[in-house]
Amino acid sequence: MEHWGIFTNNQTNKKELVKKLENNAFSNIINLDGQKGKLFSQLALQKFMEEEEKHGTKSISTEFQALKTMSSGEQKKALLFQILDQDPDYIILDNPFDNLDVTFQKELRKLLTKHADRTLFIQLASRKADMLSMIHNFAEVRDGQLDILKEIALKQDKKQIHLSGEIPSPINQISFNGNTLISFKNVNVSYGEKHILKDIDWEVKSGEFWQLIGHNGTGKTTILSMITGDNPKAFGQEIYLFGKKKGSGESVWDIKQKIGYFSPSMTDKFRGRHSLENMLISGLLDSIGLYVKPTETQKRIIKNWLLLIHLWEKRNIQFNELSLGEQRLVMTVRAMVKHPPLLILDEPTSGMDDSAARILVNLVNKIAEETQTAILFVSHRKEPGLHPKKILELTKTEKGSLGSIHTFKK
Ligand SMILES: Nc1ncnc2c1ncn2[C@@H]1O[C@H](COP(=O)(O)OP(=O)(O)OP(=O)(O)O)[C@@H](O)[C@H]1O
Repeated sequence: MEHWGIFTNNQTNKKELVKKLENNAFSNIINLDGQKGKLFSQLALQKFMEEEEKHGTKSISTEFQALKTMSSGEQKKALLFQILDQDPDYIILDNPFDNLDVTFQKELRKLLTKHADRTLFIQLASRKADMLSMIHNFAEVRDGQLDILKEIALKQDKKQIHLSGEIPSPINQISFNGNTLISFKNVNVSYGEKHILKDIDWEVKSGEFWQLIGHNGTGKTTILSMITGDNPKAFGQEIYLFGKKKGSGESVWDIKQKIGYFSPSMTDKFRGRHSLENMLISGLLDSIGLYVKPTETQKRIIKNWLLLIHLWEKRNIQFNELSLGEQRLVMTVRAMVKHPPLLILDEPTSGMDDSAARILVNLVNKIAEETQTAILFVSHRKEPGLHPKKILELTKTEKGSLGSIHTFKK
């Protein structure tokens, strides 16, 4: 089989690329005429979830669990097994390793190798290190066309990108009682007979830099939702946020204004026509659009942030015209502009190419070094160059995931 690897970057329009491949628009390079194909991607999962919701069907959901309640890794596994079961002629693998833990990444490589002599793979990859070993033909997307690559360097490019200057100071410091932002005491979560979290004891203090890791389905998102949202599982448990017991009458607003939060799915909220500068200014005002005239101080702060991330020149460009990497960088800055006591970044680098991920990691390290904001970075990848000082690792057991804490000395 002549498998193909296609390098995409953050400017690539994936939907269009997939459509063109399926319509055999690149038949001079990859001929898929008359072949039955399947798409293994986040886009495909989204479609299945919408269909299941609309028509009450169960194309991927099992009798035990609905697709939408599965963790992101579990959803990808379920889609993979459904696709392999149908034995298609070809599979388009769109960043197949995103959202998968290290163990399942290995399993996925093995599974695909087993199918490699009867199924054609077209892998779309934004990270060079991800390319499957059975792929020996490579192309990249340029101006909507495929260009064959004669040679590729499969090693990661280690070039450093420097951010210019210091993290801009906040207008006001957001205060709260004490020095402990999050405190979990003996927290347990179960869905019926299924145990998710077991006796979690955990404290996050001002200025600490944490990474939350754990295999797929160990409960990372569950923990986040107990901090940021109204997960009913949080009530009645010993969870303290910013010095107050969760469920003791604190307002959602009170908690939200102390947390800066970014997860890639949020980028969809900003479909409107906002300039980059206004989008960041609106972050200072807790609104999506900009409805009041900004002050000179607000403008100056945002200018400094934009200079720091090298996007000042693009300040008047619409947010949705930026590359995916630039959008993520801007959303991270937006979550941070007010210097909230706690900054939560939920898989911020998923789907990003190497160089864009590196800038984001540099920015996060810099925030950790120069500010009093505590950071909680959730990611499957050991992100090269990220320097958390503490890790909370969730490990699955029959009785639910246990948490262990690792501390790094400077
Ligand atoms: N409503 C529900 N009913 C049954 N199980 C649920 C429900 N909601 C979540 N779960 C289960 O809880 C477990 C933890 O899910 P969670 O999303 O917190 O994991 P995660 O560590 O974030 O995983 P991933 O790395 O795959 O994103 C999963 O096994 C998931 O299937």
